[in-house]
Amino acid sequence: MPSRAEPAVRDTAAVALRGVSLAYGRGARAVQALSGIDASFAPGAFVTLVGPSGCGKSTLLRLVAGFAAPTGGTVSTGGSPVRGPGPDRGVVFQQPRLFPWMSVRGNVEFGPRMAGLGKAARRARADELLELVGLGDAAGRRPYELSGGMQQRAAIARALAPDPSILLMDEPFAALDALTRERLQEELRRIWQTTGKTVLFVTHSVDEAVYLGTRIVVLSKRPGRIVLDVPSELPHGADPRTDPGHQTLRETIAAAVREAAA
Ligand SMILES: Nc1ncnc2c1ncn2[C@@H]1O[C@H](COP(=O)(O)OP(=O)(O)OP(=O)(O)O)[C@@H](O)[C@H]1O
Repeated sequence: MPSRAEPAVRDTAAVALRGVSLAYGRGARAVQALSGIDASFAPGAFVTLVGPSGCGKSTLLRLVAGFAAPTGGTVSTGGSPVRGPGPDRGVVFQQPRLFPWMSVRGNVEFGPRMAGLGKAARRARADELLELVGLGDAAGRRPYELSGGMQQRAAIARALAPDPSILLMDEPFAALDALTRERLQEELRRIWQTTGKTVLFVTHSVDEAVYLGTRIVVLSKRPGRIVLDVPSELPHGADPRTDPGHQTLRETIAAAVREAAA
């Protein structure tokens, strides 16, 4: 008999977390990493996750990536429950993790190749992305011939290659020197504006969280809970590094992180 129930209303959030908790291990030795996380992020948002060390930022990202399953609650992307990694989500780690035996272009082509994209199409895609991340001239080089910042650009291009709608970034600039880091932050903002991806970005740095985020989420110390979740609206054309509203926001976030760590 056909169901008379109303069709389920599709969750239009890019990422939705409903009552999410995660414990590593079981019994007396279980480590409760996250507890009662509720949030949903709109398509195109740039969400920065900040909080004290060990509060579960990476764990949260791993749940959205599908590398781990929550022990409570649900995680969904684009209205569908996350059941594992998928091409709708690209991941960038702190270390670039490029294949050393492949050229930069080969690394970027890898995902599309696995997805069965033809040679000409995947090459065109790789070259377009390498241009986007400013590595147009380095396509034929091996990862070990690149600086750390260039390697991380290549990792971003590789993550974008399957055209995911969501980009998950786990402290991608933490291992870089200050100048390279600043440059890549600017580049990432430009890439985000150009591509319209939803970005979830984990960082230890309040400055980075405020500079990049259109929404800033602060987690408490373990078990991680959301203690602050604020939008960050920048007046058109303003520079977040000098905008007075952002200075105030930076102080608010820094205070929340200090309190969360106490
Ligand atoms: N595989 C694991 N087994 C047991 N405990 C784990 C495991 N992975 C992480 N943890 C613990 O879960 C908690 C959250 O870890 P997670 O790496 O998500 O935190 P984080 O906020 O990203 O930390 P950091 O800022 O230091 O990178 C920590 O207490 C950590 O020790």
